[in-house]
Amino acid sequence: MNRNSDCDDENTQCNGIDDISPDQGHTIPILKKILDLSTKLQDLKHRHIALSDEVKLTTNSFPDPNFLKSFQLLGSEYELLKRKYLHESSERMRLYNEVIELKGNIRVFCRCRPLSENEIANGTASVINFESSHDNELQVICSDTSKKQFKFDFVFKPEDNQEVVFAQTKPIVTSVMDGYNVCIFAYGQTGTGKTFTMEGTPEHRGVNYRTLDELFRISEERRGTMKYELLVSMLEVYNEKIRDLLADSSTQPTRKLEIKQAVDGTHEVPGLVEAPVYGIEDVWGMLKSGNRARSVGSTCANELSSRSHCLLRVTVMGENLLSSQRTRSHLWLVDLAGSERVGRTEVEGERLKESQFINKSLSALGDVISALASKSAHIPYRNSRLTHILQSSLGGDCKTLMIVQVSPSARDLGETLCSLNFATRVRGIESGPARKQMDLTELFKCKQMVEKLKHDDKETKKLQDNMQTLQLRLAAKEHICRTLQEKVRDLESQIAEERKTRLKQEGRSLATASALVSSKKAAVQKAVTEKKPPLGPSKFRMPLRRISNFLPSSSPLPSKKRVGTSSMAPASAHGKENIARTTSNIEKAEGLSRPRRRVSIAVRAPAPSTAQLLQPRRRVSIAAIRLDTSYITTPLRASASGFNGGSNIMEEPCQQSSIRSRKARYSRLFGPLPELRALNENTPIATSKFMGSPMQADSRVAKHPTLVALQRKPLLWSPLKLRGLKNNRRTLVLPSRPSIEM
Ligand SMILES: Nc1ncnc2c1ncn2[C@@H]1O[C@H](COP(=O)(O)OP(=O)(O)OP(=O)(O)O)[C@@H](O)[C@H]1O
Repeated sequence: MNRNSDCDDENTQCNGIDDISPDQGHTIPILKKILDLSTKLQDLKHRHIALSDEVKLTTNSFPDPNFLKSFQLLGSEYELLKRKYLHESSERMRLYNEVIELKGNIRVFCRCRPLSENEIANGTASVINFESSHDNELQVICSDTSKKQFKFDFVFKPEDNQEVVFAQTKPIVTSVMDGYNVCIFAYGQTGTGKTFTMEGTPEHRGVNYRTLDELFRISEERRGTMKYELLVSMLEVYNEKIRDLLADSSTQPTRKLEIKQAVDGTHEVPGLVEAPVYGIEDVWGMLKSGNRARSVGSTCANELSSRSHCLLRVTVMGENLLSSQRTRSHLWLVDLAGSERVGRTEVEGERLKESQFINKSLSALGDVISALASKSAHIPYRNSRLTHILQSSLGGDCKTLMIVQVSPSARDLGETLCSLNFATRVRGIESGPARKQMDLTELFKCKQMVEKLKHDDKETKKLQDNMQTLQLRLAAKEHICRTLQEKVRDLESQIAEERKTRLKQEGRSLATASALVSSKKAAVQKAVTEKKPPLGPSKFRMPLRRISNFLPSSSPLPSKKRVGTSSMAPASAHGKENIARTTSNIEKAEGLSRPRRRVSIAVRAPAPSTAQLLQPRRRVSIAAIRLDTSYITTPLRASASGFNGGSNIMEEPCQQSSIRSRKARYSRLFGPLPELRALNENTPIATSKFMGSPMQADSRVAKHPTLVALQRKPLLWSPLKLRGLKNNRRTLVLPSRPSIEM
């Protein structure tokens, strides 16, 4: 369509050129073209919008429910397959281990090196026949007539290269990735290719390098389900001493290393360098530096003879990402020093000493193998450093592979036979099933953590219990506190009420008393004015002649009430005692001296004058109490009876008759007049008011009213004063100012 329109445009253009003038012929077609192009642009814009809408619709319709469903199904299928894969791989591992166990956890391979150039040049014949090697057998031609047959788990011919050797070794070494301890050691006469098999050369890498390469490959392969960490250590046992081959001897002195048994039962060498490796490049560099540090020397059998046992240890720490199961296993790759006949190798001096140590340790290894083979109760692992360090990886629950190296040379026949016999013994060992090595360090840590958690839980529970108890106690105390506060508030309001009431009562009492006093005064004044002259000064005072009682018939506070009030004195021990004593004494005195009397005496002065008449008249209150004479203490006998004051009057009973007679005399002298007696009998006065007076004891004795009046010690009766007494914790009976009113 566009093409047509373009053609149309072109036609139009052609036509236009024909119709218009030469001046307009350039402008109009261009304008037309611009218009056409604008229209086309508009069309294109519309189409773009339409297409964009279409695309939008497609994008929005992308999360189709069916698609989502299928996506979810695929996800669940993936999970299922993953689980199945894990199950299958674990099953494969189990079956694989079963096969290894059926084959025997201690396996023996035999490898024969090729004849060296020198041997070939010397025309040395091979004494080993490999015709039946396909059956893992070899024949040693001892002589023309005798051949000795040996059978191993695998026999490598001289032409078998390193790859073939590792292909057979690989299934065992890779068990370390499944958590099994593995030990591979090369054993044989010196110069038979042990180092060549284990270490190899850069061109012909040995078991060590290939094993680590394989471990890294497996680690990468199991990346989704397992997480591995590889640590490498390298040490040598030289003359029964352990030497760290990875330690930097240039910066730090060579440390003496010892074998220790760890908590989890494994044998460790504390202080040994454990270098983490993350790739084969790291391993190769490490192996090279370790091998450089190794003790080597030249013997007539081998130019670069290993004079020590070299041990490469690979620690594999695995964690199953699905089950979180952790494993920690060791792979020992051991290149033993060569067994040699001292006489034959013609060594002496330091080399001889080295050879003796080497032979001794190899002999110890032979003893351990023999003990394991014969299932002896005691395995002499500790007879040498070599067997001691390999204790966890030799026999028992680990996988062991021995590669016995032999020489095909007729000159080495004797050593070859020795090595093959030894290897045969090793192969005869029936070990139990290998056991997966769980990471016991982690387990131990977990156990410790569990124990700590349990302990912490207990402590937390205890603390929680304590806290709850304390909270309960606190709540109870708060409750008590609130109750007490409420009580205090109630008591305060009660006290305030009582105070008000008392003030009112006091006010009323005072009013009553003042009214009485004023009326009494008026009466007395009247009586005195009518009958008696006013009292003169004391020195001119005449003896009393007449006594009149102007006290009201009833006291504002009855005596019983006052006694009761006194019992409300403060409850101190001393106060209580005093009050009790006083009360009992008062009761006793009341019983003896009833009726109580109070006498008011008005005395007129002897020389009445006009001025004296205007003087205030004096009133004297006299108390006469009938008391048991035995309780009386007079001033005269106060010293004899230990008189100390009013409060002690009744404490010492008077028992002596002489004192009684004196008392009778005093009674006659100071006894009240007969007319006063009559008055006293009708005057109800509180006995307690006069308690403590030395003359109050007996009404019969109180003969002299003036003396009685002067020695009277009145009691306070005002409620206010009583309250004051109460507050001051004073006894009810108190010596006070004489109530003689002037
Ligand atoms: N399978 C083999 N193929 C080729 N060369 C070999 C093989 N085995 C050993 N050799 C060679 O034999 C020589 C001695 O080998 P090697 O040093 O490994 O013996 P060794 O048992 O470790 O001796 P020593 O116990 O004295 O250390 C080396 O030069 C090595 O290259």
